[in-house]
Amino acid sequence: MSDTAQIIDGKAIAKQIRDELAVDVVEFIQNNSVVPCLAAVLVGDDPASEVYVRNKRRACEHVGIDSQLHRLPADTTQDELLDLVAKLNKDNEVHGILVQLPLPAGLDADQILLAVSPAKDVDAFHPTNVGRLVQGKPRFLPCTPHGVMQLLKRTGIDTAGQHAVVVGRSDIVGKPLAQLLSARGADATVTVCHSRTNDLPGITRQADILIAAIGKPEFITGDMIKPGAVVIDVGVNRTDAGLVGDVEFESASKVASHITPVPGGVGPMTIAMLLVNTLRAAQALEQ
Ligand SMILES: Nc1nc(=O)c2c([nH]1)NC[C@@H]1CN(c3ccc(C(=O)N[C@@H](CCC(=O)O)C(=O)O)cc3)C=[N+]21
Repeated sequence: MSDTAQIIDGKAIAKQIRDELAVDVVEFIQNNSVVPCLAAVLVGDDPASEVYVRNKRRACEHVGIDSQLHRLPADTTQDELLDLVAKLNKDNEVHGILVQLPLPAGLDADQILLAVSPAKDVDAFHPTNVGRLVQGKPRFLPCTPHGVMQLLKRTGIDTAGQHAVVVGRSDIVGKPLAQLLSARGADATVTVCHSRTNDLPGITRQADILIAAIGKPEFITGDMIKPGAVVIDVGVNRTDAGLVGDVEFESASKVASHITPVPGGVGPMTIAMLLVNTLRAAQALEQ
């Protein structure tokens, strides 16, 4: 066993996916005389959201997908936001709709996500799309969990029969990732841990594949990892020291066989999978 993990290059794998997608986008445009289009809705002026939305627009450009940015002020009312979503649902030029989260306090995100047409819901946050995923008949795969599965697949890591431990139970990452890992075809055995789990290190040390999606900077340390495990860090924490993950990279990379860095790991994959979903939405809507 080596004492330095192989670093999984999410940036490179995301580029590979975007390059493949660009070819499919050209073919789609030729066949349909329509350019796939993603509409992003940004309410307020959260600086982190500004960065993500800018990255998403640039990524769209790179693969030949049109993007629209709809900016609304922080004091936008629920009805104003619902009106915009209704307009985008009806707009035949728009194939994908993304309402950037978190929304400013006072807005009811659940009601907004419910209003997005499931056929245009490229985040796969609508309850219909969540239900379809759980039933094994997904229309869109949620971007971050799908990005994690692609990282594993394209690094040659077979999940079948492996013990995957997911730390974190969010609607956006932990819950759907547990579904994807245990689905037929992926065939992992999944344990979901959270803030109330007893003896968390005792469980994380049983993981062949450890997914950190807790939202606490550098929470997972090397002593919580089984030697040779694959470690996927979904954390995005802005600290005084810069952007850090949920894994303490230095100690973890001495124990793991493979590890994703932050930045340059899961983040770029999330955006690549959003583009994949936008083409998929366009294909389904234009057929
Ligand atoms: N409706 C909605 N859908 C989302 O998918 C969504 C969202 N709201 N709200 C916020 C989270 C977070 N998220 C990230 C996307 C890209 C990077 C990313 O590209 N990260 C770069 C670094 C970027 C930087 O330097 O800040 C990296 O890890 O290398 C990170 C985080 C999408 N989210």
